[in-house]
Amino acid sequence: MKITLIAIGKTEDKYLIEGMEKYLTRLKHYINFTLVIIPDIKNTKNLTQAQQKAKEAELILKQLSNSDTVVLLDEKGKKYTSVKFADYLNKQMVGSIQHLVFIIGGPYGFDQSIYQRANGNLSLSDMTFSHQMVRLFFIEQLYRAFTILKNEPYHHE
Ligand SMILES: C[S@@+](CC[C@H](N)C(=O)[O-])C[C@H]1O[C@@H](n2cnc3c(N)ncnc32)[C@H](O)[C@@H]1O
Repeated sequence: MKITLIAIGKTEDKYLIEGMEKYLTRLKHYINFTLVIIPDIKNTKNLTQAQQKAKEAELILKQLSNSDTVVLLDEKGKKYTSVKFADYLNKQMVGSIQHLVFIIGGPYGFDQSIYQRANGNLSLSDMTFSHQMVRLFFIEQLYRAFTILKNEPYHHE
């Protein structure tokens, strides 16, 4: 199985870039993982939030194949403990899933077309994080999940 994370907009904040690099380097020892950054939509001042989400959705949908299993990062989504999330990933790996794609929405969330395409959703918290921060938190949780599956001493309950 391979995992892709799709996010919108290049990260400019150094602290996020450094954090992501740290966990991406670690994660690559466990899984074929790709981070796809969709460029920010230009001239958003002339767009409504709905129009911006629709444009982001077009770009997101272009990245997906019919056979992909798509999970949206969404604060209203399903909540897991880190151990349960590790179990979830393990089930996907031993099942027939070839490509698991997680998607982080843009600054205003997802267009309806993305909700319609999704196979599942995942909440990291009831709180709302910035679309930039979520990528770091999620990559750390993915790394944590693989250390749990390998029984490595990173996660402490
Ligand atoms: C600033 S939030 C958008 C909030 C927007 N009000 C909405 O309804 O989705 C940007 C993106 O970050 C992600 N996100 C933010 N907080 C999250 C959380 N607690 N759990 C999972 N994803 C989250 C989601 O993908 C969301 O689309």
